[in-house]
Amino acid sequence: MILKEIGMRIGCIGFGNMAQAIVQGLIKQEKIDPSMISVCAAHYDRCQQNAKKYGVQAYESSLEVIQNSDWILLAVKPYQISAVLEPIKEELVSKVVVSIAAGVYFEDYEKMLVSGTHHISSIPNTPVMIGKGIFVSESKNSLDENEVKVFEEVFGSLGLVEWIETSHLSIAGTIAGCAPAYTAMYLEALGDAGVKHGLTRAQAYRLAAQMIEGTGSLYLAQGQHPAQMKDAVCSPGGTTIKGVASLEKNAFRGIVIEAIDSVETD
Ligand SMILES: NC(=O)C1=CN([C@@H]2O[C@H](COP(=O)(O)OP(=O)(O)OC[C@H]3O[C@@H](n4cnc5c(N)ncnc54)[C@H](O)[C@@H]3O)[C@@H](O)[C@H]2O)C=CC1
Ligand SMILES: O=C(O)[C@@H]1CCC=N1
Repeated sequence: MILKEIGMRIGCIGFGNMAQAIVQGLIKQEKIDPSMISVCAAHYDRCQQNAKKYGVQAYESSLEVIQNSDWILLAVKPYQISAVLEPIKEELVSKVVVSIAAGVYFEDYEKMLVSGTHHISSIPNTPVMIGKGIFVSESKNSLDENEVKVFEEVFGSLGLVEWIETSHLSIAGTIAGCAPAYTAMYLEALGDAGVKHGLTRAQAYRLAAQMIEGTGSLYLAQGQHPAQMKDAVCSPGGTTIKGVASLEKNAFRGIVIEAIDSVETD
């Protein structure tokens, strides 16, 4: 389904890191023509500059974005949602609202939007920009059957659409949405280690990044238990097990779990 063919226009209220990642992904996957995307942000000048990069249309107000769109991507910070919606909620009744704000879910929108508005909460991650992302999507939503199909097809072109019960959205969103930052730190650390031992930085990052992608892909392809994947790399008396022992000594898995806990108990 190409949005151009069904005449679907997308509007972004907020055009920061995440909205740009999604727009970039949709254009790259040739799901939509840039001319069918409208955007607005807090600072019109900056928004215009960013819009130019993708060939999309920048507007000064969210009202203009809504008037020129069928589906609205709500992409401001979670604490701004309520103030942003209040003056425009009547205009959203005939649209489909897709929220990507972490921590703002179905019941919150039922209070903020006009009753009957079609809306869904979904937490994406930055790899959506290259079609390898995730949309952690709330099972409870008010889209009709056809809109759910469109949602899955359009956003599924940017990666995995994973349907999640409301009570587990937070932890799912943390693993999918926050952990790219932790994985980037791991990538950086492997890069530093490579440089320390004589690799160029570019080479070290390339090796580490391909290794991370390959390991994730191998899991998805085979579904082997991660411990088995680890064991398959550790030959008796070999080199890998020495690093495993060092990571265990420094509580590698414990600090990862603690990092996730610190987000979840915020
Ligand atoms: N960055 C990420 O990896 C992820 C972000 N999210 C969610 O995406 C949303 C946006 O996050 P980012 O793009 O990272 O933030 P950001 O700070 O890069 O972008 C926020 C955008 O909102 C705009 N904005 C602020 N006030 C506005 C207003 N009154 N009207 C219109 N636009 C306004 C800003 O100008 C900016 O373009 C957040 O709710 C966040 O929870 C969700 C998952 C991952
Ligand atoms: O931390 C943040 O602001 C966003 C929410 C989910 C991922 N990043």
